[in-house]
Amino acid sequence: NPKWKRNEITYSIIDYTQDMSQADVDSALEKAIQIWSGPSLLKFTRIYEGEADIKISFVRGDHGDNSPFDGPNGILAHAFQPGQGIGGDVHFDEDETWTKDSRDYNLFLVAAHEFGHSLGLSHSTDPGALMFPTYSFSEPSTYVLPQDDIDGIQFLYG
Ligand SMILES: CC(C)C[C@H](C(=O)NO)C(=O)N[C@@H](CC(=O)O)C(=O)NCc1ccccc1
Ligand SMILES: [Ca+2]
Ligand SMILES: [Zn+2]
Ligand SMILES: [Zn+2]
Repeated sequence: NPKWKRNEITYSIIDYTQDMSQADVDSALEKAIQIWSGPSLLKFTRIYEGEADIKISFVRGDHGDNSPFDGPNGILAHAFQPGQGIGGDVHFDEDETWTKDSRDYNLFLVAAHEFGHSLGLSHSTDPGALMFPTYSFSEPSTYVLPQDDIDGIQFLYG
């Protein structure tokens, strides 16, 4: 799997969903990315201008990267593996309802999964892993990164 060549990674939020307040989106995304810095040497910094490594946006349908979204449900988001340009970027399907609670779909949880891809992780076969292919709700306030994901990120950046 490709990985970032440095441990300082930048991210920027290009646009927002209407489903949540900007403050709630900011904190869900910040919490989701910081969960990966705990067990690794990675440092994440949000930047407000210039070219970030991980550019985050909310888009729907065909949005110009040959991976069109599919309306409500189904595909919720996708992320590109580490690299230049679109590498590392995260796109959320704007046709979903994004929430900060247990209603489908919790932005923090989906973002945490997507950032795993942005850092170079693939899907896991461990049903308890964050990188398992399908979404399931866990309470964000008490969420801790599962061991399988800790192993994965430490293998890449430990
Ligand atoms: C083939 C890819 C593009 C499917 C896509 C995904 O894995 N993105 O990272 C996705 O949206 N998967 C759905 C599940 C599906 O389409 O079958 C999902 O729930 N992804 C978000 C997720 C997965 C596990 C934990 C938390 C969030
Ligand atoms: Ca969708
Ligand atoms: Zn896309
Ligand atoms: Zn995924």
